[in-house]
Amino acid sequence: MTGRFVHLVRHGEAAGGALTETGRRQAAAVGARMASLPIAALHHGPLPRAAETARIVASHLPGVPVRESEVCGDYIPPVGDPAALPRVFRDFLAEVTEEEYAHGAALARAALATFARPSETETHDLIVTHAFTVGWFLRDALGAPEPRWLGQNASNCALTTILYRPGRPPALVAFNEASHLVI
Ligand SMILES: O=C(O)[C@@H](CO)OP(=O)(O)O
Repeated sequence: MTGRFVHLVRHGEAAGGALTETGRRQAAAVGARMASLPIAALHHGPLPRAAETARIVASHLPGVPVRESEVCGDYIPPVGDPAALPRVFRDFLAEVTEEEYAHGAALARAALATFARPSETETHDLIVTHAFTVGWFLRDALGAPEPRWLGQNASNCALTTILYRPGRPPALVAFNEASHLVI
């Protein structure tokens, strides 16, 4: 099928910033799953839990370029008016500063500008990232209001795939798909 497939993977289970043994196994499992696809490049966020997951995934993808990118990192995507959010999210975001909102919104929009683009040919981009970023791509693909990334919690090393084709809205191929983690 033609189009750009964007495969989003939340990093493996982590504790104290680094992957746990389970997290490393999860990363290996999703790496093995992606090995059958013609991945153009593996992009990952700069934090150690994403970078370590990406290193393990990359070991299953010989020849695939690996690129660290801030837009694939962990940040607060746009929430609209924070005061209008449900109480549970207002409380969760209570400590977020104006600067953090602005920085996160810029990165979130840059992430979509970079990856959420149709392709005339079959292309596969793999992004190792964080829960909020997966939720942000999901809410964009569904045309949901900006704050709807909140609460869409992908599991560690589960796979979310979105297909971008010319002249069509994005198609959600998979969300939080984890069959590769069942061992
Ligand atoms: O801190 C969190 O809850 C999420 C936010 O994206 O990050 P992570 O996927 O790193 O757990």
